Amino acid sequence: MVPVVELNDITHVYVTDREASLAVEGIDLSVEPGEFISLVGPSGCGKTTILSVIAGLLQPTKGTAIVNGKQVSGPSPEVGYMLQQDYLFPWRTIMDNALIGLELTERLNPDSRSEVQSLLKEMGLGGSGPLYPSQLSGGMRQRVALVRTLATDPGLLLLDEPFSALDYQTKLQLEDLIVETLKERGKTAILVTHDLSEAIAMSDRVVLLNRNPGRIHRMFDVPGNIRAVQPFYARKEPGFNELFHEIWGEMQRIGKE
Ligand SMILES: Nc1ncnc2c1ncn2[C@@H]1O[C@H](COP(=O)(O)OP(=O)(O)OP(=O)(O)O)[C@@H](O)[C@H]1O
Repeated sequence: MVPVVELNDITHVYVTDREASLAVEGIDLSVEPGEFISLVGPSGCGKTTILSVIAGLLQPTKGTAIVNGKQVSGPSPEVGYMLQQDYLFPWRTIMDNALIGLELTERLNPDSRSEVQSLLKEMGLGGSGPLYPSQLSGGMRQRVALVRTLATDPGLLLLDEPFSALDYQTKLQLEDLIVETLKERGKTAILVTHDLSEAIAMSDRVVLLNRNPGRIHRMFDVPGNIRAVQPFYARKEPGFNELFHEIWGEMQRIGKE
């Protein structure tokens, strides 16, 4: 199987007026079709830098990033990006916000509205099309952001802390919704999160990074029984706490290095 993502020896140095800082070094990572992986690690270890390289928003100083067999040279409609903030335009209706990715990539067609309407319905937002973002709760707005991302049908989704601005209950609901939606569609996903329990509950594999500079410290496969159930129930599965403590212990060690 051709991996969806292949990072080969990625190193990135941010150069500012005053200094050059080595953010990540020697990152080798391969993500298989349909796989859901999480990147975890201390603040500043380069998680967002890695996503930006995969998204084609950042040209790495060294190394190559390959997505769907092609070297990344800029943003591509094959890759969807979902962020902590929903970035909905307040002056556009929910329907028009959800259509924006198709509009920008010049792929609007006569069926687009009804396709987006079915996606909104699937996310429990069937009646929200004519409303404006200010009329929706934070969780609803983040679901609209998911619809907007899915509307362009990217094979790979990059999720950069998409739940961190939400209350705990909404976050748990969205975790389930996203995993279910992506699994059903056979999408590949890379999640960046500070919440280790969320990483284990949602993923097939957890990638732990260390910092100064950011390197891959260790990868952890999530056992099948945990992956087989929704994230909410995953937390109650045998082996979940053991894996949590194992990764947590490594994180503590990294923090002291
Ligand atoms: N535009 C930039 N210019 C200079 N340095 C940067 C820039 N963006 C990130 N950095 C630095 O690169 C390193 C990695 O940053 P990055 O945001 O990728 O880490 P992160 O793991 O996503 O952090 P966090 O968990 O806090 O969101 C940090 O030391 C950060 O200060």
